[in-house]
Amino acid sequence: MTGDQWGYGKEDGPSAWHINYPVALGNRQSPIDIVPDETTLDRDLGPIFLDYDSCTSINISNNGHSVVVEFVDSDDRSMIRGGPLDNPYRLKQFHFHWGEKGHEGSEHTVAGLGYASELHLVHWNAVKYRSFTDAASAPDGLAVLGIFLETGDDHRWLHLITDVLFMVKYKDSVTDFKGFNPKCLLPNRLHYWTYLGSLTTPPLHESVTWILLKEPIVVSDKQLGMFRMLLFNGEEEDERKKMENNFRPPQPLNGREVRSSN
Ligand SMILES: CC#CCOc1ccc(CNS(N)(=O)=O)cc1
Ligand SMILES: [Zn+2]
Repeated sequence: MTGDQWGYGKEDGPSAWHINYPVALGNRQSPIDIVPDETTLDRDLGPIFLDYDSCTSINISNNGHSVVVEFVDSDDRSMIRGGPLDNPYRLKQFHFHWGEKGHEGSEHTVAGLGYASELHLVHWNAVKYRSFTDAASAPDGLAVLGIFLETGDDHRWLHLITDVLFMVKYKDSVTDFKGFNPKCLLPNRLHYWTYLGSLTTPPLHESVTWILLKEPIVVSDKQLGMFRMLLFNGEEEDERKKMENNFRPPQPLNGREVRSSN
């Protein structure tokens, strides 16, 4: 298993990542199980602000691990600020993690329970660091906003993404995706939990301030099923591996504090 040859299977999955990425055994790894009764209500935690500009989305792609929407990150048009963050952070990309059936698929769990999926909006600290890559290996370099997805009615805007998934069925496929504002994927209330953790995929850098919204968004089984038509493999490969269960299980808390906004 070298370079980007990690996955979610038996041989190359989360339990083997530590071989090429020893930080997998570090003390601030993500995701974690959030136990609401054991979180600390911090009245000094202010609200988060999401100022996204629909002109910054670029494309949507299949990177062999998830489906990713990339954004222009050469300016401050799409930002997250406030909450636990000392600086505003620039939106770089968002992607999803999901399962094969409704009760699991998220990465973070709440009191031991998983959601069907989890959306991650990845931002980097462009005040302190010159590039995403530099920020990604710094302890205060990244801020990832996590949003849980539960199944129920159709989500009125998710079809903008599911309608184009057929264009990125195979690993390394990419297509234009302009004019999309991820604000349409937010729940009504922005109450959150926050803690210091890591990327949940290799390189697993311990550089993430996690901000997890308490309120899930609702999407239909049918919409979520569209994600499962994606494949882990490239078009040229013989084996067809459905992209599903692309989530890392919860990691040791190691005494970390999880704070609650309210
Ligand atoms: C350094 C580096 C790099 C590659 O960039 C990323 C971006 C997002 C992710 C996904 N991590 S997660 N699931 O914690 O948001 C991993 C690597
Ligand atoms: Zn993620």
